[in-house]
Amino acid sequence: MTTSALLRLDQVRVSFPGKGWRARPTEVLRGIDLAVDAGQTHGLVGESGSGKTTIGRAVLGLVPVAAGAIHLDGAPIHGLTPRRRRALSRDIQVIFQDPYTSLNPARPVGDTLAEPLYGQGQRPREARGRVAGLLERVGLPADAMHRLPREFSGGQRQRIAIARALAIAPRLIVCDEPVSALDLTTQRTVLDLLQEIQRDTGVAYLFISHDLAVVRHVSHVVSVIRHGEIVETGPAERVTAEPRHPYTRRLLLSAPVADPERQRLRREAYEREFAGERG
Ligand SMILES: Nc1ncnc2c1ncn2[C@@H]1O[C@H](COP(=O)(O)OP(=O)(O)OP(=O)(O)O)[C@@H](O)[C@H]1O
Repeated sequence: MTTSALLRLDQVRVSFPGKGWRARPTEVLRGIDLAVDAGQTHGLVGESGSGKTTIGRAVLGLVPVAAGAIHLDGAPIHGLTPRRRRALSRDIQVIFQDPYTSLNPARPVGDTLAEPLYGQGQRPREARGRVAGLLERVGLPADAMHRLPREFSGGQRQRIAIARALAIAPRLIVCDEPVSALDLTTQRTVLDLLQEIQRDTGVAYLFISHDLAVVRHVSHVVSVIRHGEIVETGPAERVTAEPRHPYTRRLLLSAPVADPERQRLRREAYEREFAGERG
């Protein structure tokens, strides 16, 4: 772990209240250390329920951190006031798993993409030009801005979600299972697009997935999480070719499948909260 990391988590702990009046809180993250370097992809892999999404939500300021610290470029980003958190959302964006529900179905794509630009004080003409440029960047025609999300395929919608995340040039994007809902060929093209964008813009990704094959494809560094603890971190090639921890070896053999119901609940929670933050 380098000291100059763009994003850094040190001994981060997160607990959720237990169910029932006598239940004890459950510790979901149990001392997470993790660093994402500028312009790099840090893949986070683990089975369903291991705590991957909770790490993403902690980075986005959506869950309270009970202990430890999260820094972006050396500045603490946990426990911020809502105003400072909104300022932070310019630097950190998120791409969700499900392209079918992460876009507002009633709004033309151009309006969705322009919203964060208006938030930055851009004028309509300027914002329209930027939206056309974003659409071109993700491989969609400029007239896509006039159409509704339902007129696009899953892969195209994920491109729109990527364009939205890029709109205000963030430094870090939390990608939470961004290709899990797509077929294999479309997965590949969307992953290639994310990598191209990284090469062009220097954006960093915290890339969350249950699928080690996907994580290996895009990541520079991989961390393996189990029961709220990182069991192994290292260069993607080393971790996947010569896993040191027995759990990583098991993950490589078992290729776990994400639970669709949990994925849906997680996505809804994210959208609710992050939309609130952005609004
Ligand atoms: N708001 C919450 N309240 C209570 N428990 C929660 C909450 N959010 C998550 N959990 C619990 O925290 C644990 C980790 O959940 P998390 O969603 O981070 O796992 P994950 O690795 O992303 O799994 P998946 O890939 O299935 O989404 C789970 O046991 C989950 O039930």
